[in-house]
Amino acid sequence: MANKELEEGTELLIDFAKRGGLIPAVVQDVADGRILMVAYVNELALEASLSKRMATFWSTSRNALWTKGETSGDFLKIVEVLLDCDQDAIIYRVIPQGGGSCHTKDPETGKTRETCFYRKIDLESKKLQMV
Ligand SMILES: N=c1c2ncn([C@@H]3O[C@H](COP(=O)(O)OP(=O)(O)OP(=O)(O)O)[C@@H](O)[C@H]3O)c2ncn1[C@@H]1O[C@H](COP(=O)(O)O)[C@@H](O)[C@H]1O
Ligand SMILES: [Mg+2]
Ligand SMILES: [Zn+2]
Repeated sequence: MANKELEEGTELLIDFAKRGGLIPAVVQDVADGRILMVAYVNELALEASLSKRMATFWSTSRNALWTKGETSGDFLKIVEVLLDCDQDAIIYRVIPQGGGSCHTKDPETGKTRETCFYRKIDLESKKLQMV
């Protein structure tokens, strides 16, 4: 089936039902294009993100609306929200407001990691390496 092409100015129509109410949200730093984190969004979380202009998710372990930074102060200010071709994934393009986007710290510096994606799988050994 062909995708419904949505024209500019069309009402937002996200297919939340497709995967039980949640869609993935990729968070990208507008300054350098780095991917900072990936989490999930339901309708409520997207609405909150659009009104607060701060990246808000649905926490799948806590089952609660979660504005990133609520406790840590590491808010992610939303500059743009991109929607994919079939309206079931989004990208929050953000400016980080605090120390970083991750909730883990680099043990060497003691600082909050800027991105959750600080490790990679080495293609040869299949072991983890730092990026
Ligand atoms: N702060 C984070 C945080 N920052 C980035 N991420 C990433 O975002 C993903 C969140 O998606 P999930 O649905 O798994 O979230 P979650 O299961 O509720 O979070 P955890 O139980 O895994 O901590 C994680 O897998 C991480 O890659 C974070 N995941 C969880 N947190 C927790 O959120 C809480 C509030 O932190 P702040 O929002 O920074 O104040 C703290 O308790 C943190 O432990
Ligand atoms: Mg988790
Ligand atoms: Zn992280």
